[in-house]
Amino acid sequence: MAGLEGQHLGFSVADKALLKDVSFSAANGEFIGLIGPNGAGKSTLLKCLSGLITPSQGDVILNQKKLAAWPAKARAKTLALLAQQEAPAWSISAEALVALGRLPHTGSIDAALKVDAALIRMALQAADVETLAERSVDTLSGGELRRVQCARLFATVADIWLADEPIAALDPLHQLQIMQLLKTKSETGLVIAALHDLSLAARFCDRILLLHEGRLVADGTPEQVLTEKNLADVYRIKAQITATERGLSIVAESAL
Ligand SMILES: Nc1ncnc2c1ncn2[C@@H]1O[C@H](COP(=O)(O)OP(=O)(O)OP(=O)(O)O)[C@@H](O)[C@H]1O
Repeated sequence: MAGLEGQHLGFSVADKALLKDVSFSAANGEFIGLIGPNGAGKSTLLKCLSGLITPSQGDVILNQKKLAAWPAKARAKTLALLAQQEAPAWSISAEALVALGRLPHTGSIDAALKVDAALIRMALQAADVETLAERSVDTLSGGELRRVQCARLFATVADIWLADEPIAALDPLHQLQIMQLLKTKSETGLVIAALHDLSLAARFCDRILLLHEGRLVADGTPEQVLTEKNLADVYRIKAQITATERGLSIVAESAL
């Protein structure tokens, strides 16, 4: 059973602490929304959890073993990160970018395109970018590129997906589609996604982690975490929170 744990995680740059004593544990079957205002530390936490950066304090535990002790390839097969900013470094096709998600398994894009063609096609379909497969990624719109990057994440088929603002650039239809896909993934795996849309987080996620100034200040169900008080204290907004049959609807009414 896949599981990911943060034990007293801290991360500092120079003298500035970006993460402070963050602890939680998560397992297969959970779709966790990681929320908090700009600069709260969401991306920093996801980078620590994925091994992209090494925490200054504490440990990340992946499947009962310290993340640092995992061989890189085995780790990449188990856990995949969709980073917040993934500007394509060179002109490759959308299909080749998705094939990058198979690198831990195949070792090269060309091999992935041959061996994993069906899987790559499925990932492109899931993100509704199949018609863009041949396009060079540097010609795509912001939302199209993000969906291709989501397809790369899907193609990894890793047990654990960490996604940093997967839907921020997407139109409402594709936001719903990608959130549903992440939800479906979490039925057998673990998904942690940094999100700014609080209503979609409330509707799709089972659990919410609220970060504020580098600290984990709330961890619970959407109803437990997305309260008027928490939104006032952390986001400095007066929010109208309405219970609907599809979960909480949250509207930022005014600044406090
Ligand atoms: N290398 C760095 N040097 C100095 N400060 C940094 C560095 N990296 C991140 N920070 C700061 O750390 C804080 C947390 O950044 P982080 O990207 O984790 O926030 P976030 O919650 O993901 O924000 P957003 O919602 O805006 O994406 C921010 O104030 C950011 O400016």
